[in-house]
This record gives sequence, structure tokens and C-alpha cells, in this order.
Amino acid sequence: MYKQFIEATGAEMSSDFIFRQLFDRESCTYTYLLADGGTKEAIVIDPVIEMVDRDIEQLEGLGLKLLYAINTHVHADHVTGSGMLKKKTGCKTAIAKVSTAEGDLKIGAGDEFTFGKYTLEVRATPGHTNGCLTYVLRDLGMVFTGDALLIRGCGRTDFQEGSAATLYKSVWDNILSLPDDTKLYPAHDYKGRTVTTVGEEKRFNPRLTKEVDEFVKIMDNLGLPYPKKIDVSLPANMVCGLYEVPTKE
Ligand SMILES: N[C@@H](CCC(=O)N[C@@H](CSS)C(=O)NCC(=O)O)C(=O)O
Ligand SMILES: [Fe+2]
Repeated sequence: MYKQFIEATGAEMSSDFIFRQLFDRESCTYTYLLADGGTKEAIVIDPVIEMVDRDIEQLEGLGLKLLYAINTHVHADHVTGSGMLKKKTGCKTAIAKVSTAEGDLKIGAGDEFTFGKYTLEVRATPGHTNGCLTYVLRDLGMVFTGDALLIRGCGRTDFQEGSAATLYKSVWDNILSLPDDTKLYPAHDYKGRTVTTVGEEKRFNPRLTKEVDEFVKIMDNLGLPYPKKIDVSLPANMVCGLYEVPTKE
């Protein structure tokens, strides 16, 4: 009876799941730490170089072993901490193959990361950049969207081979097609919000609820200034952040 209950609800799967949503105030970036509390194996999504010591403190405090530091895309606004985490913990880095960035694992749609009993599925969601990936933790209905989908918004499409029409298709086919109660965790939020759901975004996203032609017009007229750190971030993130990093050994 109890076993049937846990099979139906996924309770066994989630009872020892460790999850931390960590924030970098400067770039408004969310870094996600996921782990299996049983095996202690962990993954970090979208670390920020200045926050690596915080991430390591979290991992050590929870007694976790970091297997992978993975990126949703080549970020334009901050330098990734994935290379630094590799240097400090021995984990593997990962980034989309089509981005042509360096990383231990050059990944794409259909690839998977396993940590303990959990599996993160890789989906290609290009449009904000050509190499944007979304990570789906199906068992727990949690999705890490990078900048493809932001809460009540989406990533800009005016650089890094961005394309509004491509982004629209990516998001509708690969994210908003998931069950309505799926939780969506973005790479950034500029208004203090932390999480949304597929159902909410299908109803309330002011851009993505429009027809594709109107969406493209909206995206073509955002008029956003370029991220302040774009010139530093792009070359650094092509090598997982290990670029002109001062060595203090
Ligand atoms: N002001 C910030 C950059 C803000 C920005 O451009 N954010 C990106 C995501 S980081 S590539 C974006 O896609 N925003 C979409 C939006 O609608 O806000 C800075 O200078 O770093
Ligand atoms: Fe981005």
C-alpha cells in the first residue's frame, strides 16, 4: 500500500532530493544546485565566476560531490563559474556543442546527466542564442530554462545569432508543451521572482501568448541596451570562464 502510494506520487524520488536556488545580485543570475541526498552526487547549473566560493561552501556544507557544472548557454552578461568549479572540485563542465565553446562535454538534444537516481534531460531551445539548452528533470516536474523563457518574458534575440521566430518555436515545442504544473526556473529575474509554471506562462506571458508575427515585432522593438559586461563575458564563456583568470597559486 505504502509502496503504491510512493510510486503514484513520486514521493520516494523526491524525499532526498536536494535543491538550492542561489542568486547573484550583480547580474541577477540564478544558479541551481541539484543533488541526490542518498548518493550525494550533485549538479550545478549556470554558476557565476564571482560566486564560486559560495557554491563550494554549499556543496561542502551538504557533503556533496559535484559531478557536473553545466551551462544553459554562452552567457553575455556575466562570466560562467563552470571552469573555476572544475579547477576547484574536479567536476566536468558542459555546454552546447553548437555554441562551439570549449567544455569537457559538448552536449545537445537528447543527452542526459545522471546524478544518483535522478536524470536531467537536455533539450535544445535555440533563439536567444543558437546554443541555448533547457534542462528537464522530468521525475520532479522541474525545468531549467536558461534565458529561453524568463518569468513573464523571454531572452532577448538581438545578438549571439538570436532569432525571435526560432525562440518562439523552441519555447512552445520544448517547454510550454510540458504539463501545466511543471515548474520553470529561469537563469535570471530582474524583479525578485523565483519560479513560474508552464500553465502560468501559457496564460500570462505577455510576449509568448501572442501569435508568432506579433512576438517577432515585440522582440525587434525591445530597445534594450547591451549587457554591460558583454565584451568580457563572451570570450571568457567560450572557454567556460577560464580566460585571463589571474592565477594565484
Ligand atoms: N542589464 C543587464 C542585462 C539585461 C539583459 O539584457 N538580460 C538578458 C539576459 S542576460 S543575456 C535578456 O535576455 N533580457 C531580456 C529582457 O526582456 O530583459 C546587464 O547589463 O548585464
Ligand atoms: Fe543570455
